[in-house]
Amino acid sequence: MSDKVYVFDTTLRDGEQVPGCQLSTPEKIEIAKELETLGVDVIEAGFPISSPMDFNSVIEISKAVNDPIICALTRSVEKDIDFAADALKYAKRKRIHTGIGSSDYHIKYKFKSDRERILERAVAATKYAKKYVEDVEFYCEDAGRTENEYLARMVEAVIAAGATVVNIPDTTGYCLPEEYGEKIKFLKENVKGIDNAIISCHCHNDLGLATANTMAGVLNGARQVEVTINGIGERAGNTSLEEVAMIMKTHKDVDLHTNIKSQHIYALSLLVSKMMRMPVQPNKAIVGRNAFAHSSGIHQDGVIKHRENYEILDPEDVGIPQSSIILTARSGKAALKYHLDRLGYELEEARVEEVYQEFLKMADEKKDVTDEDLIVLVEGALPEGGVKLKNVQIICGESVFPSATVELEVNNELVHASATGTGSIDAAFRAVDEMLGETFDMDEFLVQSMGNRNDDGKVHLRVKYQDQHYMGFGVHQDIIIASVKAYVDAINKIASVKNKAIKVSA
Ligand SMILES: CC(=O)SCCNC(=O)CCNC(=O)[C@H](O)C(C)(C)COP(=O)(O)OP(=O)(O)OC[C@H]1O[C@@H](n2cnc3c(N)ncnc32)[C@H](O)[C@@H]1OP(=O)(O)O
Ligand SMILES: CC(C)C(=O)C(=O)O
Ligand SMILES: [Mg+2]
Repeated sequence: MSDKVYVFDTTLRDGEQVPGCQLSTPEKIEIAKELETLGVDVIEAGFPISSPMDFNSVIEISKAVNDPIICALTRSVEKDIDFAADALKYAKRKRIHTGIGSSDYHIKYKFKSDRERILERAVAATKYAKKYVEDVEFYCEDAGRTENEYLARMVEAVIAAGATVVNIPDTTGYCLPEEYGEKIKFLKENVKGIDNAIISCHCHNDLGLATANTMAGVLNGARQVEVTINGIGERAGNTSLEEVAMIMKTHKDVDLHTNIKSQHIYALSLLVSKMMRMPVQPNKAIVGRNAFAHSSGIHQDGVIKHRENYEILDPEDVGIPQSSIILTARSGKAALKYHLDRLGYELEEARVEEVYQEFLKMADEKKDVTDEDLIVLVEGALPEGGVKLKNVQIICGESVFPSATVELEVNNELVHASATGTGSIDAAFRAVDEMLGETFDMDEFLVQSMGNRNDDGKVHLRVKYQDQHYMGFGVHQDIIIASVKAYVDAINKIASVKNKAIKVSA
């Protein structure tokens, strides 16, 4: 039987320390419930003394969640611990997470103190928290830069004072994996009573090593990982939950497991990204837009023949319906045929070759080739139902109603409509909706500038239609036009995939 590694999720505490990502109490409750469904063992719900809203969030999460332990963070300060205990009063299972800086940087420059006095404060805080709850986790902040002998003394002292979990944070993301792993091993081998507590890894990603360090920690005896969804957190972020969970699931050889029900990962990643208004980078492991997208011919051919040629994970295992084959100028005929087949075209080899040559010219110019483009390549024109964007005119400013006039070509007929909205993009989308007589729900919208102010802007968005998602992509120097292009692109995909004739509204 493999060893269980406890998953301590701190999306709602360390994750929420990201500027601009603060959540309301109802939003936190929604995420907490999804974390429970995902199977995390501990939810760090907040830092109750920090603000009345955070205090209230911990109370409400405690009421809303049943299985996971609810944890509240404090400094080694009695008042913080009083607040935490009060906020946790409704939790079915509760933990106070207290601690203090242990590195000489923190001791000297933050606390203007010395090692012995800090050790006394650590023990006193642990004992004080123990008066309220049985389960006390102690963090040795900046343990990554703390000398191992002193760290071991602190860990031993807080375990003797009753700590049930000892957290060894690499607060500044400084350690190398080998160094962090050695640190955990050192504690395992040198701390009296270490087996009375669980060692926890809390690693930051300043050098991109958070996941590697966390894994080095568990491989050397730690049995709790402190993680966030999408790896969000202070500065460069924390270790991401999805990465460590999938590493342990994929590498059976490490003989470790978590209780994470991985099929829920993607939905929660989207929820957190949306609520925190924090887009996930496209190449993010496990949950990024491109994590299961193949865009070059050799890879595409390999994946079409046998998915495992280029994928070590099954996308369904993390809740992503399937891998995708993206048509670009680096695609080969296997990828082109795959999409032609999906769209229902059965072409002779010679015709495929012709379409392929035309496709390459288009892909060199357009970067991404859509279903709509393929239909034009094969048929010579858009069939009934296709929409082309012809023109966009915007009025915006401080004291005007944002309004847009959009001209479309629908079934070879030019039509236009005007609308107002909460902003120029919303106004333009409403104008499109008005012409087509339908509103398309959008649940993702990402604008990227390519570099400097003169460059093209790229827009990726996602529209939900009859329980399916359709991606739209647009590129233009003006981001409003890029957005409308992306919207129209998604609508055309719905038309081609659903065989839905798009008509001008009467
Ligand atoms: C690594 C981490 O992520 S730690 C968690 C980070 N999260 C947060 O800081 C969010 C919540 N924090 C807050 O709301 C506020 O900082 C509070 C309520 C905790 C404190 O607010 P203030 O009393 O105004 O203090 P302020 O934030 O200016 O400074 C922090 C104080 O805490 C002290 N402190 C910092 N960490 C600890 C600790 N673990 N134990 C004891 N004291 C600590 C600092 O030395 C400083 O006190 P000093 O001015 O006497 O030296
Ligand atoms: C409060 C502690 C656990 C922390 O977030 C850190 O040290 O990074
Ligand atoms: Mg942290």
